Amino acid sequence: MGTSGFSWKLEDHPKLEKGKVIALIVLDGWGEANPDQYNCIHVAETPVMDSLKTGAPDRWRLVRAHGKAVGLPTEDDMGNSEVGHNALGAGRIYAQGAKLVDLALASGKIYDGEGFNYIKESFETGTLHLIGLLSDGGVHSRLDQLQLLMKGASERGAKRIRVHILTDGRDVLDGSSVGFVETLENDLSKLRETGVDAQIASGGGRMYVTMDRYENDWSVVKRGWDAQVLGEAPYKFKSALDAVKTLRQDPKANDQYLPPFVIVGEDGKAVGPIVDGDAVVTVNFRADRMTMLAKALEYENFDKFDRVRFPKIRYAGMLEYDGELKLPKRYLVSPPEIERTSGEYLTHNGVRTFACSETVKFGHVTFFWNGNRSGYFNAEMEEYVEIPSDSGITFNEQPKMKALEIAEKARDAILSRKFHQVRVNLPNSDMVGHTGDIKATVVACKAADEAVKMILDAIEQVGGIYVVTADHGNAEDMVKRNKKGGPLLDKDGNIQILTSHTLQPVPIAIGGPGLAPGVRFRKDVPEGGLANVAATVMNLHGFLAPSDYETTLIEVADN
Ligand SMILES: O=C(O)[C@@H](CO)OP(=O)(O)O
Ligand SMILES: [Mn+2]
Ligand SMILES: [Mn+2]
Repeated sequence: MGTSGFSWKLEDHPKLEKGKVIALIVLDGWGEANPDQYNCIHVAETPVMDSLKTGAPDRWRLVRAHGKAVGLPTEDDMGNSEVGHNALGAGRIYAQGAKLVDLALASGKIYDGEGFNYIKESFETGTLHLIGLLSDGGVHSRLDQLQLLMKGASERGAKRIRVHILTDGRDVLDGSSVGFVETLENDLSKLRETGVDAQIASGGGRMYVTMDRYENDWSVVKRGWDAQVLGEAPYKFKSALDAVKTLRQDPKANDQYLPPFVIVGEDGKAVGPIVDGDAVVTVNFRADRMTMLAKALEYENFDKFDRVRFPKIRYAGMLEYDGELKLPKRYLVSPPEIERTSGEYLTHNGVRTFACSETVKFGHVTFFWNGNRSGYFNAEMEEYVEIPSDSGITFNEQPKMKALEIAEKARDAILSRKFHQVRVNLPNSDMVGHTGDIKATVVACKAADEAVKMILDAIEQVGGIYVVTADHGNAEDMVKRNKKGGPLLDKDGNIQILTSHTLQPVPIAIGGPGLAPGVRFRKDVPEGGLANVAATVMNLHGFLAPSDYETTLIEVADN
């Protein structure tokens, strides 16, 4: 499209009216799978979601939420919130973080870029620190990318490398940290054979060390800082393998929450604190759980915790984590440029929007939804409300989370009639699903269903429309499966709990008294995915989507 003729004005939908109140509900981590005892959505009492499925077959369907449908490298990549909400809001499929990094590494372009050339200046006299999630989950980072980067950097002059690992257990099986550390140790020892001084320097579980998000709990980042930068932690080990194995012996231990540790040498001193003159790369491609650390590493003025020491380093992110804040200033791979999102269009076309979730998912319905952009498009047309999440607990302790509070805010926004779109994310099925606690996840799914009910009741009162969907699967499958689909057992005969997202499709349901008769899902978009939702919602607001958007899922039958 030429920029000269560009206009934000959307064409009118030939059949659908403007001005309806639309509730747009995203159930986080709510996929569709065979009903069995490990499908918490099936086990839970979810009368509202059930009735949407069975009550109006023309107005309920499944959409794809993983792999290529959301811009990920392969069909084996499970969906996640970032790519899911990007697709929902942008209405088009963008090559996403993981894929962009793959391409840059494969072509070698990553090493020609400004970011790499900047950190390279430290290689002669300083250490290269690589900080990130250690797994092949592919949601925030990938082991193979770390391996390629270590190799590439050492071939280009890095003489001293320190890796600061964050164990996963959330996007991969709990307990898999041991294997990943073994693999990494093996790579590092090969690098040492080539004369590079390469070691793991520190570690900790991702949910307890470093990878907090949306400023929920800065103490998480501080624990990481102390280990990575200051070389201080409650646990000291000679080797990372020893660390992970020993810390996992605590019966309550799991990979997501391992306490911070540092690796020390024979002299008892930390082998890899970050000091003046060093280079640092945060190797996660995904933004939400790296932004806080990026701020701590980059901001001169910083008051979130006492950094004690603020080393003068050359720092780059794997990607840019926040385009609006320009954070970090340097990065190895350029982010997808997501422009002209549905939110921006609708704002230009008079659609007033309210968006709400609790802290852990607030950025999902705002920042990710809006193409990785912070803030309002037009503060007079939009209101975003964040409900503080519980902090310092794992969510199986409070599986209802803030679902009710989110629903109340949405209800009030709907009844106020001030907004045309009321958009929420209900986090329960995802956040509790990640804990692997099946009982609690059942409670979580029920709570989300009750929240949906409250919002649909409000839509009923104002004669509005609802769109209920999800961003990817999670709670609908809580076990690792064998090829036949049965649960996989570990060597002690226990089922292997699946804490991660899944490859399952997600439901989308439309309805409400404001929905014009005759509106139904088309039959000719069988491969429809999350990116088709934006055009659908634009139609329901009375507009046609821009021509380069993925096609709408609905049609209006004449009757
Ligand atoms: O918690 C997270 O960071 C991811 C899983 O790694 O979940 P989601 O994509 O649903 O935010
Ligand atoms: Mn999600
Ligand atoms: Mn999740």
